[in-house]
Amino acid sequence: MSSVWSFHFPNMFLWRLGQGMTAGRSLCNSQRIFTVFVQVSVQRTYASKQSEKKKARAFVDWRRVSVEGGKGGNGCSAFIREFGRPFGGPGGGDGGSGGNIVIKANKRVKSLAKVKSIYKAENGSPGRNNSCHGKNASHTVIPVPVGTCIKENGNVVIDLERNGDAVVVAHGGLGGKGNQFFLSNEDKAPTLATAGESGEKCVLDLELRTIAHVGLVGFPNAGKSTLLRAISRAQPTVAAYPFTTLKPHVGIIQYEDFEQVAVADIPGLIRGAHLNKGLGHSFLRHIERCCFLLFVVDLSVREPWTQVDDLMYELEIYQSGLSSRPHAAVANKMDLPGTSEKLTLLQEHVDMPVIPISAKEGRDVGMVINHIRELYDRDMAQVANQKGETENQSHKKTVLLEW
Ligand SMILES: Nc1nc2c(ncn2[C@@H]2O[C@H](COP(=O)(O)OP(=O)(O)OP(=O)(O)O)[C@@H](O)[C@H]2O)c(=O)[nH]1
Ligand SMILES: [Mg+2]
Repeated sequence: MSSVWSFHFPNMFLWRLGQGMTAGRSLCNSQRIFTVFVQVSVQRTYASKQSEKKKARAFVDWRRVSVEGGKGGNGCSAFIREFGRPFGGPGGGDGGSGGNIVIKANKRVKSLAKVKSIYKAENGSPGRNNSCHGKNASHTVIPVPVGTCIKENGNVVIDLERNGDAVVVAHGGLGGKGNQFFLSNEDKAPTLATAGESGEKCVLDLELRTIAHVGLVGFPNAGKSTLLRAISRAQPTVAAYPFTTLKPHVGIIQYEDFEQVAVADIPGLIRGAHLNKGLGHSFLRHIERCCFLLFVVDLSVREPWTQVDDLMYELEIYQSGLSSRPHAAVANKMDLPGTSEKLTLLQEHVDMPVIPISAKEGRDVGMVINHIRELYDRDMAQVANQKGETENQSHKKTVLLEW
């Protein structure tokens, strides 16, 4: 606030000065534009300097929502009474349909913070006399981030994996029928009109799982955020205390052939994370979507290989098979003294490729980038193979059917 006041003062001052000047008006306007520009930039700087804690508070990755489709409008019971048509027959229109509730993935939405806990779609309008049908209600769209998984009673309903993916989670009720609908040879003057149906109702759990090819997994302070900063343009906060990162950050590695690989910096895990120790296991959810994992190990601790064992254990407890995704270890902080011996011991203890680097100095981070590309290409080739196989199989099936 103080910054805003300090920029107002010269503005006022110049305005007074401009009163007595011939060119006062134009000076004043340009000064005002300048002030607005400065205020905006001050606010922007303030926003970018927000603490990780505040950013994390605004980041919500789980929400329970109650959704209800709109009720259909009631049908109308009325008779046409016009000049020259005193008994014009039934003329009650149908009610309009209630609105649906739609959940849609939008790449501009970054968290579930703005998702409300209750949604009720609009009701359809009732039918009217003179055969007027009620208006259908418009649908209610809930924008969610790409990567949102929708669950009902613990079962996955749908995964919104791409921008624009949408699903109707609660249909609106149909409108009721007006009495003109019931006109028949047997009944020329029906008075019956039906009420609109109620909309569907359900309670859903929305879970956001970060979509990235690579997940940086490691103990707090291992240097995951420093590594992400070194290999991409992402700017997660780095500090010398544990649990600096409180929400996942995604950075993109740009390769020379324009291929892009997304890397996620996951908040630090510790032994017992599955028992809700540290930041708990809620962030393990974000690892589920990663195709391969990089275990970032701090070589400055006494027995760094225990970190790898603990991380593998936590992943396996959370979801069996998670620890057997393609992985490698990144031995960080190689610039510190006494780390070369620990690196040899680490290589002996673990059964995976180990890449020694110093993320802080940017030493050998290129090796990490290359290794990520290798894993990525291997994964792509595998996916292409699987696709080819399924296409072959479907071709075989069609051939069999023709035969
Ligand atoms: N000497 C040295 N220090 C490093 C290196 N990489 C990271 N650090 C330091 O280690 C500390 C923690 O780094 P971060 O990148 O915040 O660690 P993190 O794994 O993201 O930690 P959390 O967010 O708490 O999980 C910071 O003080 C870094 O400067 C390195 O290669 N060498
Ligand atoms: Mg961090």
